[in-house]
Amino acid sequence: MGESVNGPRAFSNHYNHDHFINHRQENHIREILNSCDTLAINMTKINSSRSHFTFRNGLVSPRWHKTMGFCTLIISSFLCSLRRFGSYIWKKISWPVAFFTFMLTVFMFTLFTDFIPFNRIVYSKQAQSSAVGLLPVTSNIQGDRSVLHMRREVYDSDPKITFPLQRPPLSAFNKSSVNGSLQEKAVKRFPTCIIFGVSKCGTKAVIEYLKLHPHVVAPRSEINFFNNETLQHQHGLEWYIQQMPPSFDHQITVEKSPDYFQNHLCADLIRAASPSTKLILLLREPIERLVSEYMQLSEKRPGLPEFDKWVIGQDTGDIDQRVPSVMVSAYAEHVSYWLSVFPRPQIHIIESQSLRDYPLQEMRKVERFLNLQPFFQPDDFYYNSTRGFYCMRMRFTGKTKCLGKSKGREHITVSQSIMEKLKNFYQPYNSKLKQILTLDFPWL
Ligand SMILES: Nc1ncnc2c1ncn2[C@@H]1O[C@H](COP(=O)(O)OS(=O)(=O)O)[C@@H](OP(=O)(O)O)[C@H]1O
Repeated sequence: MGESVNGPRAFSNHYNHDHFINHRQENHIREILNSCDTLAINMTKINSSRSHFTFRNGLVSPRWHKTMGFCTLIISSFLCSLRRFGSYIWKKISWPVAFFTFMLTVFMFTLFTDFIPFNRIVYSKQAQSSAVGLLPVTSNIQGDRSVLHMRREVYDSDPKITFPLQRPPLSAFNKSSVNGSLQEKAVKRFPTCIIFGVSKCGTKAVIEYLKLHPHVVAPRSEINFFNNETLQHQHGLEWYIQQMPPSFDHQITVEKSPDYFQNHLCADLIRAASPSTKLILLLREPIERLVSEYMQLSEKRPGLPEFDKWVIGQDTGDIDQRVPSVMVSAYAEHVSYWLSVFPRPQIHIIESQSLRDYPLQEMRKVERFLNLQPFFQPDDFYYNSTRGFYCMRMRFTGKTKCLGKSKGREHITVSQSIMEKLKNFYQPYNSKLKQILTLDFPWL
């Protein structure tokens, strides 16, 4: 967790609103901010305020600098457009000069936007009453214009909602380093962890929950690279890495492509690309998973046969093993292959229903598996009774987020006879799975 908030480098100066009406004090504030590791913030709303600092993701920037940058950008764009529409003065200036002016302004804008990174953001809703010092900065909390107050000593009084952040090196936000060498920058990396399956078991929930953690970055959608030969041959591994969002050294990249699970070659390809890749696997009661996949397919393909006809081979009258979705739920077949490629400790397994019922506990286990700083707290999740599962609450903004409508579809009722056939079909696979994993899920 790093140093104590009340340690020598915590923000400890006393300020109030009036001090900051005067912009000349800003340099002084910036000096203080630069010299401290911890920024304590009170989230209490205040109706009107002057906005001197913007705050996001552990960074604080003097707001008026940014505004100035924007202004110059707008003015130069205006001048360039004058040139475009034939103003007398600008007619005398060549396009390269106009372009150069524009680029110079863009460059100046980047200079003005100098962020101050913080090691730890201490975040509290109850801080105001005991606030030692206040420094107004703005943020959109719960869609409203609100004020963040920087102060110290919040941590001890309200540790439950403390938000620890690792201080990214200052160099990461500058153009040149002190010793003149190249600086650490956010770069795109091969994932530290891949959620490789199983589809319809809650993989989206896990990656969305993980993205709440400030030390995790993940691409917006599934990449499906290792199960796509065309992508591999045409673009190669470099392309795959390019699909990842940039990350700093203190962050990890996580990718989710649940269809890797039943494509055994993916295991070998991932191992060849990076043998230390950590893997997360979600498993759900096999028939429930199958029905969930059926619901998704029937929405996408209107001509899909009824469930009974879909799972039963018309020629045999038995469960049709030629239906790929049926065999995806035969987990043991696939798990045994992945375990022949990766050592067991490198694969973390989550039981789907447990994730649904106890997201906090499951995400804390994931955190430990990925060696992440403890972050998840009860307030990060809330039960949405309409959706039937837990949704997320963003700690910085207070905004809530649920998974899309494709999650939580109503399932069809499977007839008794088909249910029996499916249970008998999956029973040997489940027994084998229990043996391989030495785990005991309720449905094993
Ligand atoms: N914690 C939590 N939150 C939300 N949803 C949860 C959760 N755990 C499991 N599920 C159920 O997982 C089903 C979707 O799984 P995936 O996200 O893996 O689907 S996909 O493969 O990405 O399409 C989807 O199942 P169905 O509702 O039966 O379709 C979700 O309801």
